[in-house]
This record gives sequence, C-alpha cells and structure tokens, in this order.
Amino acid sequence: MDQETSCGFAALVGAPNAGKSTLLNQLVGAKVSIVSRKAQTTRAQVRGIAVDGPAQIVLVDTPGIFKPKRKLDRAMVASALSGAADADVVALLVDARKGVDEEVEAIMKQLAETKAPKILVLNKVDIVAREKLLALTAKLNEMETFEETFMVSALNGDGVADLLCALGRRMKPGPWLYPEDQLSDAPLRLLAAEITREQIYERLHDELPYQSTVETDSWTNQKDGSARIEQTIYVARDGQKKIVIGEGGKTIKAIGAAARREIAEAAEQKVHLFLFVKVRENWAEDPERYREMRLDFPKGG
Ligand SMILES: Nc1nc2c(ncn2[C@@H]2O[C@H](COP(=O)(O)OP(=O)(O)OP(=O)(O)O)[C@@H](O)[C@H]2O)c(=O)[nH]1
Repeated sequence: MDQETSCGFAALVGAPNAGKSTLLNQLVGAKVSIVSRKAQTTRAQVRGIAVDGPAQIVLVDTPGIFKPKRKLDRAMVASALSGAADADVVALLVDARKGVDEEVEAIMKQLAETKAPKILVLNKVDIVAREKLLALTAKLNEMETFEETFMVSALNGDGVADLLCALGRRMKPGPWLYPEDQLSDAPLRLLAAEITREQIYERLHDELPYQSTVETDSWTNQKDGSARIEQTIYVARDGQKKIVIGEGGKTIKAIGAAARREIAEAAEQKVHLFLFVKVRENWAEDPERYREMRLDFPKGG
C-alpha cells in the first residue's frame, strides 16, 4: 500500500546560540548548517530537508533573532521572521540552561503575531536538571500557546526522533518538493563558503569573525573527479587581513586545511581549495554581499 506523501515547511526560531543549527543537522542526519560556540553564526538562510516516513519536512534554520543594530543584523532578523511567517509549523528552540531571558521574551513577543502552529522545544537537556526543565516548560506555556512541548539534546540526539515525528505530522498532504536523497537546498558553493566561515569562527576571536565574510568565487570540476575551489575571505580592515593570514601564513593554512576536509566530505569528492583574503571596508553596506548570503538588503539606513 502506498502511503500518501506530505510535505511542508518547519521554521526553527530561537535566540542566538540556542542550538538551531545543531538541531537542524541532527534532524536531517547530516551537516547542512554551521555550528559554533559564538552567537549569530548562521547568516544565510539554509534549508535542511528531513524525512519522516511519508512526510518530507523542509527545515528553515533562521538566524537567531536578536535586537538588530547593524544593517547585516537587520537583514538577518527580517529573514528569520519571513521564514516563520510562511511555515506550516514554527518550533521555538529555547536553551534550557539559559531559560527565559530578554532575548527569549523578545522572540515570544514576535511569535505572538505568527499564525502558524507553534511547538516548544527545550534544548540542551543533557546539561539541565529535570526540575528546572519542568518549571521552564510551565513558565513558557503560560506565556504562549504551544501545541506540544519537547525536551531534546540536539547535541546527542535525545528526543530528536519524537520531535521529527511531530513535525512530520504537521506537513500537508501533497508531493515532496525535493528528491528523496537531497539534504539541503543550499548549493554546494554556498555550503562550502559557510564551512570556511565556520573555521574562521573556530580559530579567530573578538570582532573578526563577525566582520568577515566568505564567498566561493569559482568551483571547477576537473577531469580526475576532483574540484578546484577558489574562495575569498573578505575582512573589514588591513589589520584583520594580517590576522587571518597569520605568521608565515600559519592561520590561513590551518583554516584552509580544515575547510578542505569538510568540503570534500560534503561534496563527496577530492577538493583543492585556494583561499584569498581581501579587505573590503564596507562589505556590510554592499547589496551584492547580501545576495550571496540569500538575504535581502535592508531598505533605508
Ligand atoms: N550541551 C549541549 N550543547 C548544545 C546542544 N545543542 C547545541 N549545543 C551547543 O550550543 C552552541 C550553539 O549551537 P548552534 O547550533 O550553533 O546554535 P544556533 O542557535 O544555530 O546559533 P546561531 O547561529 O547564533 O543562531 C554550540 O556550541 C553547540 O555545540 C545540546 O543539546 N547540548
């Protein structure tokens, strides 16, 4: 008997660092979004594609919603909210260790205006005591109507199968949007740029990761099956270029080696990666850079 297929969108919203990217990767079963200990790593809107039985769930990992100051921040917030508005279900992810703070309160206010069904997901339960989880569940359910509450560890996968099933149940009958073996809608070029950016977050500190961006300039599949990829790391100041390159090229070599391994794994082919560093003072004011990240350039100011 053929089961009737269903398909739809699930938006993951939550404060920076709540674990959205980790959860998305766990639901999809593969790495499609970059994870970092630093907040606001997710910039581009990346969709992961998960399957639960007859249901295909297109997961939208939205950049953490926060109080936007810079233009790039505003573009990310706009993208997060539009992701939630179009979804069949919105999952609010809350870092259970942090609980309800200013950021969560601000998101709850915005969620109140979203018509899509909402579910609550308490994350990081591996490091939080049970009593605290129950109290937090009660508190959040008082603030907003959630159809269901889940407790998960995006890190070790606990509770994620139940959540996947709940998302699957909320998909609408209809054909799948993507082929069954597709895991992400991001073109490999974008994914490759995100992987290199993740390495910058891993290895460099302070403002630098936030003031840099990575673009894949070319991707050439060669006769021997390998790919030759050229990427540019854009930084805001000359001093930052020196830091990214490091003494005798040490830092950029390490970034390149680690990124090459991960890109090769994602693309399932041998990769030759060439990295360039350029100073582009006002990249955050340049609409073209936003298009590359699939964000709309915010209008005005
Ligand atoms: N202990 C624990 N840590 C987690 C869990 N889920 C995520 N983390 C960690 O929390 C940090 C943030 O995770 P991300 O997945 O990048 O968070 P995000 O919400 O996508 O962050 P933004 O990109 O800022 O929006 C990382 O260091 C993760 O390893 C969890 O279930 N348990």
